[in-house]
Amino acid sequence: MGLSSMATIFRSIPRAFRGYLCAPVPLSARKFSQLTDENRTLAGKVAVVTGSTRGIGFAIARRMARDGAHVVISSRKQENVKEAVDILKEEGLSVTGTVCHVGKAEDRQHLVTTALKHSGGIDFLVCVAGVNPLVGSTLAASEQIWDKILDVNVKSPALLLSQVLPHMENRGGGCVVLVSSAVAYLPVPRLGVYNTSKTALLGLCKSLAVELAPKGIRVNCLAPGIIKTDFSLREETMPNMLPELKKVFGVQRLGEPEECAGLVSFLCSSDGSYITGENIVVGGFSPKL
Ligand SMILES: NC(=O)C1=CN([C@@H]2O[C@H](COP(=O)(O)OP(=O)(O)OC[C@H]3O[C@@H](n4cnc5c(N)ncnc54)[C@H](OP(=O)(O)O)[C@@H]3O)[C@@H](O)[C@H]2O)C=CC1
Ligand SMILES: CC1=C(/C=C/C(C)=C/C=C/C(C)=C/C=O)C(C)(C)CCC1
Repeated sequence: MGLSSMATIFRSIPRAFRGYLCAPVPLSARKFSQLTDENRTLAGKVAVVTGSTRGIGFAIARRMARDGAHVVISSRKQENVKEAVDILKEEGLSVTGTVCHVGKAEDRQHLVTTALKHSGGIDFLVCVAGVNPLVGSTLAASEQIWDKILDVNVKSPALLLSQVLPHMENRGGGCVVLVSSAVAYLPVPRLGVYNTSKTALLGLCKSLAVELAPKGIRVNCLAPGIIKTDFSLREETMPNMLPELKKVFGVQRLGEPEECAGLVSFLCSSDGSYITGENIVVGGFSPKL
């Protein structure tokens, strides 16, 4: 079933029951809460989310909007931006969208300008966009591969944040969430360049947290385990590792994108107001002390 027809069905369900009915499994086996935050803990806030037209980014954008934020959706392809924005608007959520390839400086600037034009400020930045164009030997990786992975996964969150920073300062503070991976802690063979980029993000989170604490800006990092998305289900860029995870850690299933979203909303809310510099795994197992 297409996303648009799912949205049509969703709209036909009374608002009060939507949270229960949109879970794809019986209530007794529900894996995550899809309930809208009744207190709308992010009300009046503006969130910019990169890589948010599908997968983990889309789930985060939807959750933050349900929790009351105005959310600026973005990704590389205009048709994906339009589809995601249409779906969320049909759900009655406050969203706008624009194209932003996070590796391109002019796109990043355009994203910031769009957010300011539509919303007047930026409170939260969630950097989800990430790539893995290589499964293979780390030492056989070309310089082009290294540049692409490091540009998109590591440099772009820092560069985008530098463009957003003055606007967060104008608001008197803010919250940033980076998206790393469990592979940052547990290197997966043949994903060496990607593993390295995700480990770098843990350090980026720590450094930015201390650098920005005096400005009232908190920086935390989500490190997902294997989450069911196009990215993880594409065998040529992400081999199937569930059998290994099952054997070693007892992991019974892959995660759902929505299982990453509540944490991000929590970190950005006032409930997370004393949490910064944390790298948090959402993976059905814990690869770190
Ligand atoms: N799924 C998993 O198991 C795990 C994922 N992660 C991380 O989570 C993040 C999201 O992954 P996931 O949701 O699975 O991926 P998906 O492939 O499902 O979605 C990726 C999203 O990012 C956008 N995107 C891709 N490249 C860029 C770019 N250069 N600039 C801006 N947007 C981009 C895509 O849209 P478009 O094509 O229009 O650009 C799409 O909206 C990544 O950083 C990934 O490393 C971490 C651990 C596990
Ligand atoms: C258990 C186990 C492994 C762990 C696999 C993991 C932890 C995969 C995670 C992948 C993710 C999160 C990808 C997306 O970013 C290895 C290293 C294959 C070796 C054999 C045993």
